[in-house]
Amino acid sequence: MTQTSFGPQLSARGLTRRYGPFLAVDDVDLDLAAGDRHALIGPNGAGKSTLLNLLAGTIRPTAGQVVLAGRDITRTRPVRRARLGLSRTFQTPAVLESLTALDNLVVAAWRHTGTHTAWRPARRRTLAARGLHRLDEVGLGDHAHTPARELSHGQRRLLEIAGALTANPAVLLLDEPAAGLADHDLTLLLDALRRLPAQTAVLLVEHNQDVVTTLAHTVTVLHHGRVLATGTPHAIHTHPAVAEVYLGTPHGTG
Ligand SMILES: Nc1ncnc2c1ncn2[C@@H]1O[C@H](COP(=O)(O)OP(=O)(O)OP(=O)(O)O)[C@@H](O)[C@H]1O
Repeated sequence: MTQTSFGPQLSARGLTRRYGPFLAVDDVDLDLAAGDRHALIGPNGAGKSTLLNLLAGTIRPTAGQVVLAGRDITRTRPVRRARLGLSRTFQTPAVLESLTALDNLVVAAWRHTGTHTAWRPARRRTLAARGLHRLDEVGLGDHAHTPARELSHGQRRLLEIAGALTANPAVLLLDEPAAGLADHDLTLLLDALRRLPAQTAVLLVEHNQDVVTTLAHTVTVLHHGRVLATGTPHAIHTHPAVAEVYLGTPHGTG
């Protein structure tokens, strides 16, 4: 299949994940174009994490297809997807505790490129210079030499996002980046999310309404594994069926 650069960076078609008789994700279509800021919301158990994991490749679909820049990656392993331009973060930040923030990024760059030259001095200097730039971008420039275990929960989130960016991903999947953050850490996160590379297509699973309305251009609501609605944050906010799902009552009567 060929695809122009104007086509979607990431597409899901008929994506389905079954656990026994239970459909966690049910026939989902989704398109992400370059520069998109797309939020995936829905009540607990709606299938958001399962969908994100299907896109990232950590779980395999029962049916359906995932296409990255025109290439079918449905059967491609997560590490390979990352090397093809699809990066992700986890709900619990995956950082190496004993390494400094900067060395975490050097390791992330090594994992993304898959070469074994990262520890050669010249190569390491190049990766470290890029890593410093990434840390600045997410607001962690002053913590380059701080061991990850000394970073706050919010700073670890930022470090993980910086790590995901080392691959210069075409698509970035963020799994509840604001979970457990408050006040200062939340402000830092929002600043970092606003500064994400403009061309990167971003899909974030998020419960925090402020983060969704601040960042997203498009919101998709999942319910019982299916797409209930897709639209602008305003359209979703005023969508009767969405209100019914969240409030348990028809819109305007709850
Ligand atoms: N490995 C599994 N085996 C059986 N059922 C599963 C499995 N993983 C997820 N599920 C079920 O699939 C449904 C969707 O789960 P998922 O974690 O994707 O929802 P979610 O929208 O991310 O929820 P939350 O907002 O609470 O994180 C849930 O009912 C969950 O219990």
